[in-house]
Amino acid sequence: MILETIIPGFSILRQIFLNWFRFDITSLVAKAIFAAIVASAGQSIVEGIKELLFKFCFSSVTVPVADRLNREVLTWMSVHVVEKGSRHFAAKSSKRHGKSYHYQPSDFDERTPSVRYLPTIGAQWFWHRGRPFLFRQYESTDKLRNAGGGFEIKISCLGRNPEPLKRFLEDCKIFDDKINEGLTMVHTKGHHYNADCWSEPILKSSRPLDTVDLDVETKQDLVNDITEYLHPSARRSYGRRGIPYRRGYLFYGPPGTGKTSMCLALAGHFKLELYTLSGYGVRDDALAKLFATLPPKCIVLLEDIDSAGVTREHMIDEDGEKTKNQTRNGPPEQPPGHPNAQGITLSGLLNAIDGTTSQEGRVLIMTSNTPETLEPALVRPGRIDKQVFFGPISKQSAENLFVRIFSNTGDTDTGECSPIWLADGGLDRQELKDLATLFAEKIPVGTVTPAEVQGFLINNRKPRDSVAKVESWVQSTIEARRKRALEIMEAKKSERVNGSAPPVGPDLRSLSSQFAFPSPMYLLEQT
Ligand SMILES: Nc1ncnc2c1ncn2[C@@H]1O[C@H](COP(=O)(O)OP(=O)(O)OP(=O)(O)O)[C@@H](O)[C@H]1O
Repeated sequence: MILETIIPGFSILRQIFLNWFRFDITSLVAKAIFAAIVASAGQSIVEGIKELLFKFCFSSVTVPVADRLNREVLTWMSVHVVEKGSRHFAAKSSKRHGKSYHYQPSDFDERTPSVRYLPTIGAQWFWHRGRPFLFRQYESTDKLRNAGGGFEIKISCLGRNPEPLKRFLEDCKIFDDKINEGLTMVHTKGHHYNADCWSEPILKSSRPLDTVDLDVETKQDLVNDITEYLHPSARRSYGRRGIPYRRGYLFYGPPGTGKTSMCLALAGHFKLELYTLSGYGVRDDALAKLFATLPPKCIVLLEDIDSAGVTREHMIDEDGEKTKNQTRNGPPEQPPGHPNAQGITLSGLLNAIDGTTSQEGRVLIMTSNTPETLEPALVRPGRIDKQVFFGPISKQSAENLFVRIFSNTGDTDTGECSPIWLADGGLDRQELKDLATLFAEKIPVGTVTPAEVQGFLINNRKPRDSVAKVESWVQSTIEARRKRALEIMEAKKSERVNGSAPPVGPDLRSLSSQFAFPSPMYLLEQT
């Protein structure tokens, strides 16, 4: 009867065995079931005792997926345990995936293999400072925090004192800082399970601040300002005065004048991770989540904020009618279904920047080519505390750039200049300086950007030749720009005639007045 309940159809089976083999299977099946019950209960009891013993004799720490410490532990494990002789491990191609914990400075040397070895899922014992530790990696159940992928880590050590665990984590951090010296971590927008999240960091060589040319006082002022803001006591003093602990900067100027380079250099100088957004194919809720998941100290770069397509949703016109998605700046409205069709709105952006869920402690930098087209609300004090202008190359910057590009130091391990720059047979320091002064004098103020000069020097490679050709190059660059501006102007004019021009166009007059560059819109206004 009981067996019939456990195994439906048992009585029929029993009858078949009785008729065919004259054998009653009841006692055999009952014994088998009893043995299975005892075995499974025994396993649970053993597991329970093991768990209890583990809890009693070991200390443990869990490192969440999205935390920087997670990568630091993996890096330590990779170098100290896996690469020293693990038999079971995961291998990843560091260069292809660009994940930070696979990178090491040697990765930049093309001769070294680009494969990194990492601990695999599961448990692994290792020794640290004379103690046994257990490393375990498993899939996180918190799907929201695990949006960027990866595994949760649990480290345990023998003994009820958690101090060795803390020391281990501290050592992982110190080790990671050491191998990442001279590198800056840059995060961009990534995707995981269809959700927007910050990508795993890509490591970039830190750019020294003195390789970004900017007016000396402006640069010093900017660096001082950020230094004061990042001072350990600053957070508390902001709090005591009831001021949100945030600082925002607007870097503006024409393309190729060093805005992005300065952000990278600042991140390296202050040893902060850089979180950068450009392209803006995100919705308000995703942007808010990205800002909410920033670490407490970092630099956030919103590149080309004027092209973010920020819309003012449901503006009320004079007749009380709702006019949908009026665009003040950025590209024209996208048709429904376009990936940007439901991009960020102005209120969404403002909310992400300083809403209640937005992280405090970050340095926010927005860059723009056309600052006068930005919404006043976006750049008001409190959101943008300082505006820094990046302009065309100055004489001093041109000189610096020339010396930097042709100087004869440190390209190779032997301290020599790389052969690609030696086409002139090498120059001594004074000769180089004199040539640089000559070169800079031949560039009229306000005509070309640092990026253009850099491109010219790199293409030319020969210092003397560059000096000889620079004047004609500047003229042809100005001429090409003027031609392009006239073409755009003609196109705009015909758009106006056909009635397809946007109602409000970017007003570049203020920038044009600071440059010899003729801005297309400026020329258009003049006609
Ligand atoms: N002020 C500068 N000092 C040193 N290098 C510069 C400077 N400006 C531009 N460059 C060089 O020009 C290239 C482009 O610079 P960068 O991307 O920083 O310009 P940008 O102002 O951010 O341009 P965009 O507005 O198009 O984003 C880089 O390789 C950088 O090294």
